[in-house]
Amino acid sequence: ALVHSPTASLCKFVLLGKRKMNRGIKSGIQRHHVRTDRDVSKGGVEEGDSVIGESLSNKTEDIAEQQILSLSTSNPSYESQWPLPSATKSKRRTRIDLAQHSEQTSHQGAAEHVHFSKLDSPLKSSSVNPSQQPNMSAPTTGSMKKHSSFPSGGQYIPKNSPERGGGVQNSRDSKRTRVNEPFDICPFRTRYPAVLKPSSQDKERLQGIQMDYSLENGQVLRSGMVLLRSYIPLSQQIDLVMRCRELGVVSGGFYQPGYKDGAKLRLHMMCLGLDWDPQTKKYGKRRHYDNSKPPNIPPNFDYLVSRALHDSQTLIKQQLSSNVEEILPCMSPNICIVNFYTTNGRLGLHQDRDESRESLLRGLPVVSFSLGDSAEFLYGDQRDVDEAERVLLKSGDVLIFGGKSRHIFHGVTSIYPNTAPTALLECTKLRPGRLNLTFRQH
Ligand SMILES: O=C(O)CCC(=O)C(=O)O
Ligand SMILES: [Fe+2]
Repeated sequence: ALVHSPTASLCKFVLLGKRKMNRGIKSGIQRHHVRTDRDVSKGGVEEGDSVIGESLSNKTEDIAEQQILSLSTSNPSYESQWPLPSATKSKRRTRIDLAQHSEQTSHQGAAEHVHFSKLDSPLKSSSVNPSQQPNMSAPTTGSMKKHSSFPSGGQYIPKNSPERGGGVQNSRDSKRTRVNEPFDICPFRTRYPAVLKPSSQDKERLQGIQMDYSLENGQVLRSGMVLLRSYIPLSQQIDLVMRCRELGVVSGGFYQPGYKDGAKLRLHMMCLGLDWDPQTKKYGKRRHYDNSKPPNIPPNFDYLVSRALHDSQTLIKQQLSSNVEEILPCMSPNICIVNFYTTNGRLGLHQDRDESRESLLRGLPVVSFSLGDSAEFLYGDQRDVDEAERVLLKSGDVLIFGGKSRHIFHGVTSIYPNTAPTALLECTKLRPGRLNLTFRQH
């Protein structure tokens, strides 16, 4: 039945489209892209991807070298141009700090958007070697000992659960919550959409996968902040969801980040490239909870990022004649944080400021992909929900904030149920909710 449905024939283009898109790397966009060893290393990368990555690496080395040179001679007044807000000098407030603060003070507004429940472990108890967890600060509580009787990938929260209403879950409730299974964003999907030989009609559709983005759909929201609506074609959305599912469903994949006291954020998270520890707010080469290397960022994710940055710069150039690199610099991501919000997921207003000092000073952008259900996204200069601007982020939208907007406060106030594209759901069996990928250069 799958093969005959229109959605199914789209499903089978996912990988084909990806290959085609990777070939597109040879186009003009390349000059903005700096590849690193990470891109071409073997681990966690599909065979096809790594071959393409390797063939590209030589060509891009020169470009990388040029970029590094231009960086080292970059304007020394950058710091005064993009000063770090004074918070850095005292306590650094990041998304987690702010969420915690909101919860503790029960401040109206920000607090409304953050909900906590008991800490969940990203680890399968069976696969954990305690000697490999020197920094295991996140997965605390007794959850490691518990074994689930739920089928893999469940984690549905019953309607009458305290988790639905927000607030901190007590220990009795947590005993009822399944804790050790990796979180499956596509619990009813059993395998990757098949890649079949395309018919001639299919080939025509493949043309649609090429990224001829009409800049009319793009909007400069403020200096350095661009929204590219409907940027990611459906075939690529399917691919992104399936890859995230594949990477996140294994031991050490998606988990619910939290605090030492057992409270946790209202989303599931997975890191690619580098690990980000929500408790220490530090990036590391190994995951803080199991000491494993996080999976690489798949090269086609990378490609989408550089393409989106390139198109955003073109959009900015259409409106301004000044040096676009100063307004929205390019970057080559080495960290991708993947968040999954169930339909009651939230993220309080916060700044992203755990990247390196140089990255922050240069205003290297955060590039964010939205997939699945739509979300209300807030942003502004202060941590003030009432003052914040609001924008609806739909599946396939790309939001970029760099340059002068790199330090904006931002957050997700609500996820709108049943708003994901039907074809995406049919192909991927993505559970209700929203998948968000944010790319940064540490
Ligand atoms: O989900 C989003 O759109 C925002 C995610 C975010 O701000 C973050 O991961 O830091
Ligand atoms: Fe953020």
